[in-house]
Amino acid sequence: MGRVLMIGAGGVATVAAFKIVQNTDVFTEFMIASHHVEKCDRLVKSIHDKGYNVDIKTAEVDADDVEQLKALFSSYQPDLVINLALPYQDLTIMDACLACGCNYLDTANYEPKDEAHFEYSWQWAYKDKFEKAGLTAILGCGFDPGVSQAYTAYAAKHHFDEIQYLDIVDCNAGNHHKAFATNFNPEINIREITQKGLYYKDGKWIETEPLEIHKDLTYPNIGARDSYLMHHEELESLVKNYPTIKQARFWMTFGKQYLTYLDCIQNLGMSRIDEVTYEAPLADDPTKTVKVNIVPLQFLKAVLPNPQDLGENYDGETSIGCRIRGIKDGKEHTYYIYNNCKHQDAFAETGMQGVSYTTGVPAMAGAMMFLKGIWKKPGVWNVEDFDPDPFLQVLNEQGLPWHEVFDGDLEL
Ligand SMILES: NC(=O)c1ccc[n+]([C@@H]2O[C@H](COP(=O)([O-])OP(=O)(O)OC[C@H]3O[C@@H](n4cnc5c(N)ncnc54)[C@H](O)[C@@H]3O)[C@@H](O)[C@H]2O)c1
Ligand SMILES: N[C@@H](CCCCN[C@@H](CCC(=O)O)C(=O)O)C(=O)O
Repeated sequence: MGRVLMIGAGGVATVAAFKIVQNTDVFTEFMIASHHVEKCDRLVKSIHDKGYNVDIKTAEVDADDVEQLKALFSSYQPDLVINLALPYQDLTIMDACLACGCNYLDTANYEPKDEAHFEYSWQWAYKDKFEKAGLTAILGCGFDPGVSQAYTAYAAKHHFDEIQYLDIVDCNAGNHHKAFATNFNPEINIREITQKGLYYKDGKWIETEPLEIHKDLTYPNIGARDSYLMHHEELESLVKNYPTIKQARFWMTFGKQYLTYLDCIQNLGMSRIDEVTYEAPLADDPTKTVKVNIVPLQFLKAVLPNPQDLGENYDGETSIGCRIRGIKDGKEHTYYIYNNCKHQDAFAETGMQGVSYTTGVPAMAGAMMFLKGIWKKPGVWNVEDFDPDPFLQVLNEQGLPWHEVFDGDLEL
């Protein structure tokens, strides 16, 4: 049905690749390209070792370089490019897609490398260009962003005339038995959670200090967990698309140990994203030194556990969902829609932990929606701009079943 080129071979890409090869009726041709082709080849080997006998091409590309991307896209001619590299590469990959007539999907919005700041304006600015080229770009099709918006769209379509209060709640109650580790790319993750908090209330954005507001929330099959108000990118598009929303917030759980380490990392300057000069010994003559510029957070990434290696000893589960209050037929109702994902189930299927799994499966499902022509319209779109029903059905069938609670206590 379609030829797909996936960029990236990390944790999320590994899960998406496993799901793609389980659906070869839709994904008829498949290439994986990344910074280092050996990493792509290792991923293909792990897929073949699990018994999936699928032909997968691999290639090396620096996704920061539009010319390299254009050369690759022109030779492979994919129908869809799935960007599972880092948010820094979103715009270069979108530029190459426009130049070569390819459609586009990602899971995280663009961030400039030198500024830990995320908002959709950079990618929304491509809307006219994609529209004129007759190409579709689907933004933020992971879990959150991604499924969180499909859940909201599903609530709006089936259960509410008016959504008024939206809380996206993201709990990882897993234990990887490491002192400190992040569950996806450490650089991107630490940039995200050390930013100021932001939420929407009565038409205004309200800023908080990082992780300033928190409260216990109860998660299904898990129990109470301290949950911290953070800024998360999908709030930006959701309040635009559902103007009846009076308040929209995002909450993520963090354990005490995690926060203690995070504090130390920040106080030691290891979360800095500016360059510092370091006098490094020369590899072939350690008596001599050379001045090198390093970014502390990038160095920290090099010494932290690789999120792709956490799966084996990971127990517990994630629980991510939307808690919504609004009006249906003149009466106030509450609604909670969520998925729980066990780290060990994700590991058994893909060798990755639950956070990679909950992101990689929706990326595949969104790509499937595009290739089937269900989510295909020229322009640049967020997930809630499309029909949520077929997408949520695919998630049910592909390892991320969802559950609903009607008129329960939202705690919020
Ligand atoms: N929406 C969500 O729910 C959600 C959740 C978690 C992660 N994410 C996003 O998923 C993406 C992947 O996360 P991950 O944990 O797999 O990261 P990762 O670091 O494990 O993998 C990133 C991959 O991109 C490749 N890459 C990096 N720079 C490149 C370049 N210039 N050219 C080519 N390839 C390059 C790396 O080699 C690596 O294979 C990130 O953008 C992250 O923000 C989204
Ligand atoms: N889906 C999330 C994934 C991050 C989970 C963050 N929670 C922390 C909590 C760690 C702890 O408390 O031990 C994590 O790294 O899992 C996203 O959108 O970013």
